[in-house]
Amino acid sequence: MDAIRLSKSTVRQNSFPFLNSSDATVIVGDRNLTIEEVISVARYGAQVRLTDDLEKLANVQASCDFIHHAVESGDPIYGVTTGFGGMANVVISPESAALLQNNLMWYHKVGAGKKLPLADVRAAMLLRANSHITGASGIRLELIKRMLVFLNAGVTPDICEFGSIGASGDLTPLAYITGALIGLNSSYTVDFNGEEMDALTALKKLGLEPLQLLPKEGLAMMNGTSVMTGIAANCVQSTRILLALSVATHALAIQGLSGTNQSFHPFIHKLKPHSGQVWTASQMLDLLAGSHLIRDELDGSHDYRNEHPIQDRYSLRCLAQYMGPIVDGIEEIAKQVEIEINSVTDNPLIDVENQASYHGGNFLGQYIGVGMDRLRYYIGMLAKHLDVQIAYLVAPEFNNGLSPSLVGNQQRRVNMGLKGLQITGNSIMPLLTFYGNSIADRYATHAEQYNQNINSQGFASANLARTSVEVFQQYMAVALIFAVQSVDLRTYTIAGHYDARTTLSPATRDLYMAVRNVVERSPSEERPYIWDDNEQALDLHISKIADDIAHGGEIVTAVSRILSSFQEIRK
Ligand SMILES: N[C@@H](Cc1cccc(F)c1)C(=O)O
Repeated sequence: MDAIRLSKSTVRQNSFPFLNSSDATVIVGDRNLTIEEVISVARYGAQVRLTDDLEKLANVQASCDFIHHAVESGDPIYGVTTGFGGMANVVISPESAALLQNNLMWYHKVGAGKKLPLADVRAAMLLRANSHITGASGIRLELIKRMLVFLNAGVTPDICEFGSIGASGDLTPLAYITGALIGLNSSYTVDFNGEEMDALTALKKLGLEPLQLLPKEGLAMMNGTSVMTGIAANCVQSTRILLALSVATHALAIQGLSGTNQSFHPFIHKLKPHSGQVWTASQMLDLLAGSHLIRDELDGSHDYRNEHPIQDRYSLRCLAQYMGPIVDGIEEIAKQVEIEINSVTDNPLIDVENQASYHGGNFLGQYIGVGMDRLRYYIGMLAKHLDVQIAYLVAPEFNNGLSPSLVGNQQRRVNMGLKGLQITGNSIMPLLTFYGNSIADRYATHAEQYNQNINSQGFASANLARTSVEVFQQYMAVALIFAVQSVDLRTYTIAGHYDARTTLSPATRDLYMAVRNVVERSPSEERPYIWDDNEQALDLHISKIADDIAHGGEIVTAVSRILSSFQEIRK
């Protein structure tokens, strides 16, 4: 199979480019998938293959055989020999059992709104295959394999952003994947390596024939949480990156403010040992070690500082205590998303060993609904803290001797520095805290004749989380501009020149340089990052930095050590 080719220009707005940069192959069915593996397939085009485990593969077939016998003998099984949901009292004859499944795709072709990003749909297909390979769903191997063919060839069904209440899982979004996989009709469309086409044409290009669903297969494909969970996996990974960047940006701001490292002394955190707090404090110690800009007071020293308080204000001094629950919370969400990734989420479920089937509700996306609510809440909290740090940096009353609004050239009296940029930040931060509102607790909906009378809103919650992540990437760009300018100005007060490479801690230098590279402004002794207002269009700098963050560029690489140590804390 040719390497998949989904160039940046062909990727839907707001989605990741598929760089095909991953050489790894992800195997479905051997063991649990991690969020990182899902990302490697969803964003970077890693190839996927099925397990060779013959017992697993035989189980999949055995679940199909179970359904076949049940239909032949007219056994009452929900959604196989009955109608769906609130119409589960309708008896379906063996002759109509296949038609029932194919019809399902028609009456769920009801999506509305924009198309989902490719990375989210790719994650969803991988998760659906991963769920089905367990052999509890009564779906043919051929259909599971087809999802992998689509993934490996870069064929991505179009799914709309509205249509799921996350109750019977993502019925309508998954109907779009299923309809495209089987080529139900030309109204199902796909992105084929950047080219939009109908599903029938896509199947032909892949050398595949349209398929008719067999009993249970429509339900198996559509009853499940795979789309919201795919979105959630992408959001968790992006949020981890933004968390690592937040921590590093705080480390720059502390250096800009000439803060102390004493607040991160292990003695303090040993006495209140929440894991996220301890992790944050130890990260800050690493990030500040060797800095010429901070007050190095790890030995317990503290001197009077004339008009300045002897200890730092809370946004610096309580940083570890503030970040702690956010760090722990994001990792808890990640764990739950990983359980959901490796779950079987349809209904009914087939117990091949005991030749039984059970009616239940694993498709309810409550873990994702609540988890994505919490993720957005934590993103809002991270933004609030950065906003406070920015306000601290620009206020000459508090910033320990930096210029007002971090003006570079104070001789030019018309310079207003980062005053406008602060307002941009202020325009974004409240949105992020607003997105932190929950949706899982709203709207009972009573959908589908009261069958789905409770729901998770997991799909909506995950879509909102994606928005929140994207907005936070813009906000992070703003915060980084402040942080970089502040360390240049602080370097001048301490070393008499503006080149912060010589004064910053070694652990923050990479991030500083990454930002300078991305905005194409090399450090120099003569001038800080921003000198005169009319020398740069800062909106272009924001978009370059945000773009680099969104696409996992140089700025993200600069915090990779923090990112991997964060992932360590769950082990
Ligand atoms: N399968 C759901 C309800 C449902 C309704 C409609 C379509 C469908 F695939 C599923 C249940 O177990 O109650």
